[in-house]
Amino acid sequence: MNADSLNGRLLFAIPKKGRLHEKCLELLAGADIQFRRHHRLDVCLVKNHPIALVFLPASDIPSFVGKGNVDLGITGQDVILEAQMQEHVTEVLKLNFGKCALQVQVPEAGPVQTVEQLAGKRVVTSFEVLSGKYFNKIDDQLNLAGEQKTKIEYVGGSVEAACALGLADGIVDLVESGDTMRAAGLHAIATLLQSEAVLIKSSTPKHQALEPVIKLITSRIAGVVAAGRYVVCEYNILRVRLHDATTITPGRRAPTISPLEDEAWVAVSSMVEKSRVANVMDELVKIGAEDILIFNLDNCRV
Ligand SMILES: Nc1ncnc2c1ncn2[C@@H]1O[C@H](COP(=O)(O)OP(=O)(O)OP(=O)(O)O)[C@@H](O)[C@H]1O
Ligand SMILES: O=P(O)(O)OC[C@H]1O[C@H](OP(=O)(O)OP(=O)(O)O)[C@H](O)[C@@H]1O
Repeated sequence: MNADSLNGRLLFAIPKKGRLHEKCLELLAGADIQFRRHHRLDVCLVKNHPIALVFLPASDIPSFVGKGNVDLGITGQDVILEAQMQEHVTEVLKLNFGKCALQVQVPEAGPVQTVEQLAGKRVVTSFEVLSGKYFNKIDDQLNLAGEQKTKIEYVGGSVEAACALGLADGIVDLVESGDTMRAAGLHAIATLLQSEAVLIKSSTPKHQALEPVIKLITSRIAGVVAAGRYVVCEYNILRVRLHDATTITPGRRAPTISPLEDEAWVAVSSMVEKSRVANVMDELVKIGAEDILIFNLDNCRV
């Protein structure tokens, strides 16, 4: 492959490893973006679209997109803010994975239990920009200046080990399940931000001609994301209870209602958010719904 083979192609940055990588590959497959990545090659051509995929560290993607070196990318909201690229990239779509919180953590049984007590001490993190801004504010509130200010130290990984190793009094790190934090004997005392994976594009795109490809890819990815968020719920209900039923399952626009051979009954079909489905089924049973079926979606456009 040479630079010419990339001409006219949309460059789409994908995390090359780590927490977001597998999910991104699933999204690409769901959106029928076909490619074969050769061993160790970080750029590959998409077979069925004028796109080249560029595999990069998640933390580098905000600046590549923000500076217009690539046109589209997937990364975490946390690393966009850490790279200070929020003004230079446009969030096109939230992707409903990579959800985590950036939190201040301290040893559970230690002397430091509030951020005010931690201020002025040593904090280890991979997010030195965001942690620096956060503790600067606290230092200012507490009138800490010069040598008294919080010492922020960068490490590239395994942040949670820093307190046990005697390198830090507290850390700032990502938390999802909390397993890593608890295993290290830490607990959270403050949250800097919540984050999830997002599709981003440059706020000042260099290639306007690629806008239709960006639109197409966005719409396909949005379909895959929505399919993961919703299920289809179908059930039978007495016609006289239809009003109650459609209050429970209003659907996105409106539920589909079909007559049954038995005129006293109707069948209802409606999209329901996955996270609500157990409650919705309980409510439907209470009003006498029968034959309640839930179907997963492979893909959709809604
Ligand atoms: N435990 C987690 N649960 C959900 N999402 C996470 C989690 N940890 C990280 N993320 C998200 O994935 C992104 C990449 O984190 P990860 O730890 O996989 O980085 P990495 O690829 O190993 O690091 P780098 O590429 O910077 O060397 C984070 O910026 C965050 O948005
Ligand atoms: O709350 P949890 O579900 O335990 O997830 C949190 C962990 O996930 C991330 O690290 P990751 O495992 O991706 O590896 P890293 O430390 O090498 O970045 C993060 O830095 C935490 O260590």
